[in-house]
Amino acid sequence: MTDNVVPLFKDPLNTADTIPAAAPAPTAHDAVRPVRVWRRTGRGLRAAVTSEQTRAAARLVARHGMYVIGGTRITAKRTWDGRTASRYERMIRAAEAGGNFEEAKEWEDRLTRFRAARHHRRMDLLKAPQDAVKSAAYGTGLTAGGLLLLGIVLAIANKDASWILAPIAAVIDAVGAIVYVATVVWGPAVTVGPWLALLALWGVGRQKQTAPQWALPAQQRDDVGAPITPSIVVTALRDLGIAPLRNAIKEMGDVGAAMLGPIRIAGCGVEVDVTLPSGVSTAEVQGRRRKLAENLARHEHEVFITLPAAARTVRLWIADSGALDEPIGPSPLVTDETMTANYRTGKAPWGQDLRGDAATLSLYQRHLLITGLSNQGKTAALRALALWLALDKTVELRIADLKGVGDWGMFDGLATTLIQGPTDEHVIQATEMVEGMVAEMERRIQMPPGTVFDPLVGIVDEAQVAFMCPAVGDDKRPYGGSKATSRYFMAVRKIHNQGRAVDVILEEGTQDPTDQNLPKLVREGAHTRISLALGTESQARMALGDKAVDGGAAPHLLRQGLDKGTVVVASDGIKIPAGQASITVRTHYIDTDTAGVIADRAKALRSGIVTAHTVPDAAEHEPLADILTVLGTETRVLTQEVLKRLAALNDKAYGRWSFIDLKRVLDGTGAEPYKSDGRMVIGRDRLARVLANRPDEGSASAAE
Ligand SMILES: Nc1ncnc2c1ncn2[C@@H]1O[C@H](COP(=O)(O)OP(=O)(O)OP(=O)(O)O)[C@@H](O)[C@H]1O
Repeated sequence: MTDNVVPLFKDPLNTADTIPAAAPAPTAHDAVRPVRVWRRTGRGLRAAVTSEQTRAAARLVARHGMYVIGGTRITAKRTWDGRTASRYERMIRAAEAGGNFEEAKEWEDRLTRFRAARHHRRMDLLKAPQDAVKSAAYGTGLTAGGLLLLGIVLAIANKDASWILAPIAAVIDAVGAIVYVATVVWGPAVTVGPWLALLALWGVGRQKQTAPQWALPAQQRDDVGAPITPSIVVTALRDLGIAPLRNAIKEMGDVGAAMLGPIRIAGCGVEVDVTLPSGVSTAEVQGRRRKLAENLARHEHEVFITLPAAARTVRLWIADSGALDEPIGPSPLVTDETMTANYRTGKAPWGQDLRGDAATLSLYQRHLLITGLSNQGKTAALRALALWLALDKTVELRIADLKGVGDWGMFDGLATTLIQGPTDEHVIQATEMVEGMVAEMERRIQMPPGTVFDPLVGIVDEAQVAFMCPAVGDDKRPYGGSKATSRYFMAVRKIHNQGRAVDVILEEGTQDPTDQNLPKLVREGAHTRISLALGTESQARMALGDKAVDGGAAPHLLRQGLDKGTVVVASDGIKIPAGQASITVRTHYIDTDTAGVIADRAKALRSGIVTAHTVPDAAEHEPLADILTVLGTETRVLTQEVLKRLAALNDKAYGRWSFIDLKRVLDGTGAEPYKSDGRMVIGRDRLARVLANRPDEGSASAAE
């Protein structure tokens, strides 16, 4: 068979030759199947319809179309409102829906007056045709007569009778000219007029932004951070999902904004009071904070809902978008190097409230509790207050930091006691420190009424470690827990109950509160309650109390990790807007190094402070050595001051000492108290000599 002959039948004899050894793999070309025309057309159409240009064009057409439609609607409504009583009726409905019956009555009076005036106008209109005919007849007669008279005067003046009709002819010519001009202008006016009217309607619609959001250009469509206007607030409230509120706002129509007070600039946001219609509770609005924030194109943390004094009113504070994430400036404690403090009359500069005003906190005779999740800035916030207190040299600080990573290290040489560490041993020392404060408190309480005491402020950071401590003392009393035998708990309770009046104050910082690590009685014993970001509302209630949370305090809505240093405060020591139960403060951050600089300034204001790093055992002490220690570097120190410093050094041993005890241990040593400038003092050099020459006899008890 030649090459150009195609066999129609398989050659049965030569099958092996015709069957290829292996079938060739199908090529890519073989796999491509032709695409049907209708499918290709469909794809093309879809691409064209969904392309960004097409969508932009559709939006453009819809937008400008809606401006015209909206403008027409608004103009028609205005005209209708101007001619009918509908405006008055709408205002009455709005006032009634808002529960403002006084205002409703006022509008009703206005409506009655409007109807009476309209009735008069209509009655006048009935007589109008006769009046018009009469007026026209009089007018024509008078005008013709006048013109004729003018013509006669002109004829006499010109001595020419043809002047008599000249004025009338001139008027007829003028009317002719006007008619001529009108016929010329009419054609183009009829053509252009409707377009001008359309332009005017479009202008009204554009001004009032009647196009829907989706039809706006991309940059205007992104309404995140858009300025807050009454209509945005009213729409946000309407769409909250509270049926009575939605219905009332619908009833009110355009005048829903009557519910709002003026929108005021308040710090990095705006503030507006909303008087809710009857049937809507403030709690319902508070419970929908997230939805309200979303409706206002804000994040939840950027909207705060509080309850001012006025009934049925919520106060909304709405941050400028992103403004809360901007840092606030440095603390005045850092910038003002000359700053000193006054525990009694002063207020610690602490941060800024949301309105951007300085937030200052009085610590005078108020026990304080600050809680928050871990790493939210609790220690920094508490330490900032302690640093301010340290700038009042009359304040004695005793500090136990039960974390002990050096956050409070700068108080070495400033606080009279500084315990740093997380172990049971540290808890035992912290407990003894607080018990020492109790002893001092009881001593003060027994002093004659009216005695003025220097403030004694105890600070326990990470106090939850103390409450959770499993250690039990020799007397079988546990250090931790919240039983009547729990030592830390009972000491704290005693100070909470009686310390305030004698200026023995306790400030505690705790983490992630629970009923176990922060017992109820301890929470409620604090006058100033502060919370950083927390996990749940029930924790917020533990931290700040039910009253504050019911009044809108929401530390559980602060963002963990993002709102570091932002605190919600319930206290009468800080200025809280009338009617509110709490205030949100963004605290200034003072880092550990800067805190060291401020602490150095505080140390320079004081002298001779010796910090005890453990609470000494009353049984083991050496009075002469201790006196030398508390004299510090000063040449001589008043005996009264020595007694005070001794009590601070070892309250158990020296807390009840008087001048007699001091004299007793120094008598016969050669370092007895002596008079200097008329006051009893103890000289450092004399005592140092006594101790240097004394044979080493170990420690002695005060009782010896
Ligand atoms: N006011 C503030 N502003 C901004 N950032 C802050 C502020 N306060 C604290 N921070 C940041 O938070 C971090 C943790 O602060 P801090 O140690 O005070 O938290 P804490 O709540 O005490 O932590 P922990 O519970 O673990 O002891 C700081 O290192 C700092 O970066």
